Amino acid sequence: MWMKYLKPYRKQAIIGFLFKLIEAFFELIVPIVVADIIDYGIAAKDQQYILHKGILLFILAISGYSCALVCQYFASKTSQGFGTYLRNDMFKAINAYDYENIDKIGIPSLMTRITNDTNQLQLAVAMTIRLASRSPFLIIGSLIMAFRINVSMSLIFICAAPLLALSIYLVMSRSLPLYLKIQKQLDHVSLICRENLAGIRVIRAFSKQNQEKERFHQATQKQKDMQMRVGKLSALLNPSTSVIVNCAILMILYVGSLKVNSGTLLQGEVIALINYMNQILLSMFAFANVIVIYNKATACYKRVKEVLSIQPVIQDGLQKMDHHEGALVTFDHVSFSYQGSHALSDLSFSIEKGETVGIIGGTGSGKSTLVNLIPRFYEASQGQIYIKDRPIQNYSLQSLRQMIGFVPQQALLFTGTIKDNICFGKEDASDDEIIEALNLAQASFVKEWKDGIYSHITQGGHNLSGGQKQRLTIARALVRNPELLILDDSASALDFATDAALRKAIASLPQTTIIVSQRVSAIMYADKILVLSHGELVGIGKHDELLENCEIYQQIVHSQLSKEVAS
Ligand SMILES: Nc1ncnc2c1ncn2[C@@H]1O[C@H](COP(=O)(O)OP(=O)(O)OP(=O)(O)O)[C@@H](O)[C@H]1O
Repeated sequence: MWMKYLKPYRKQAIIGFLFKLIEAFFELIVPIVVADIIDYGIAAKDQQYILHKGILLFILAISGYSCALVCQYFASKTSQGFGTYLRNDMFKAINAYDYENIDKIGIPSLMTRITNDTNQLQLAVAMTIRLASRSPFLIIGSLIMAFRINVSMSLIFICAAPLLALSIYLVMSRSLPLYLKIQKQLDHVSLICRENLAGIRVIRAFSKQNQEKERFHQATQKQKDMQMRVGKLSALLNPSTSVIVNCAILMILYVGSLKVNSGTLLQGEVIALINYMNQILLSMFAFANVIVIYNKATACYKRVKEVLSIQPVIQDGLQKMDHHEGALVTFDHVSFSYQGSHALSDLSFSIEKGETVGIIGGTGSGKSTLVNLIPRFYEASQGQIYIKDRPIQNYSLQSLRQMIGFVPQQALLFTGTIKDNICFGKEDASDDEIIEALNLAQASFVKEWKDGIYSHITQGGHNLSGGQKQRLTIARALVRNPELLILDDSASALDFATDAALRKAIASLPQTTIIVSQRVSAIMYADKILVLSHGELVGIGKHDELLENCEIYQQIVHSQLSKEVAS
């Protein structure tokens, strides 16, 4: 998977990688030049030699710095490009999800995956270019340089390097699992944060601020404790590696001084060996850092991969919607379950073109589930749905959804103007068409506003009342003049007078309409009423017929309407 997203940036990645190696190469030369200054320049008091070597050091520093900058530039280009490509692909994949896929992972988790997890992978790519090759190169290079300076002195390196690696490994192997736990805990903290911000009104309405503060405090406290544990473990790293490095330096000084006295080693070479020892230590630290980043990235990689690998259950058809007389929607022994949890059983009915159909039933009886099957938000588990006498799967999703004006239960609007939101239903809707849809949806309140249809809607439509939001979502569906209008309990926040006016306006339209409602008054004049109870169709017919022969309908009616209205 990685390679697909890195492929367009292969050149940049290789350039960054090579420049980092060149920089590391310059770094390896520096101790040798310093050694030469001490052994030949200072020893012989040759100022010219010192100046030349000084200039060489300066050039090495500038070149190293330039190489680091070039590497940084290309590493950023690669990692940012990789991240953008990956995020776009994830966004595309999520957009193709059906409702079942979204239910499976959950929206908060999808958000963390597309933001935090991709950032972590982006960081891993940048670090691979910047550090993954540099550190081993410097460690091996320093060992070779020590070997070149003096074979017997390099034995000190050969003993010290594995000890250093071992102490880093011991600390890392204990702290790495904690890093992963911290990552998970961070997810939990952001989940609480998100829930609190989204539900701030509910929390205040129920005076739950103190409980929520406590919940947040507990989550952050747990995270702090884990961070402290990792901190304590990491704190062990410095003393242990310092002891090893300083012992090695002492050995270099002791054995080196003996060799200097016997004339087999120069003073500058001793300094170079000490520098190489320090370089090994720093490179090992950097490498350990890369391993931490890799481990975090591995966890994120799995989560990102899952998002990309999920295949929508609902497959697109090819057929376009055409003109057809007769039944518009037919349910033939349709059943549906949410991941094993049964919601609808064996529904059979049909809706003729131009009919107004009401769906009523208690809470959780399956009304929304039923209407969600028509635009194929979910796929029926058993049975077959026909649209215009053809299996629903034959139609392209675009064509199927284009013929439906769907008003969901939850009135959701987007940031932008009222016009932007209404045009969601029909991209090229003119101002007149928008105003007509608003009038039909009883949303003429917009006309009284200073900016009319250009009035701004804040995020989530928070500057509107529940009823206003509902009417705008109805207008959004009406503007496309759909063949089938589905209103899923979408007038629940309207007062009775507005609700009645809305029903009257919708009844005057020629299209087929499905009205889901808990209110009998909203559906009693429908051509056909479907009564649901526990996912079963327990009654079908007109208001009067159902009053005669459907016990559940009778109960609903008697619990809501006065005797005069019901009879
Ligand atoms: N996304 C989902 N995942 C799992 N179960 C679900 C999901 N949506 C609904 N259900 C379950 O399916 C059943 C039918 O729910 P549905 O929303 O269709 O009922 P409803 O009649 O529209 O209810 P209401 O009038 O309260 O909106 C309920 O038991 C509900 O818990």
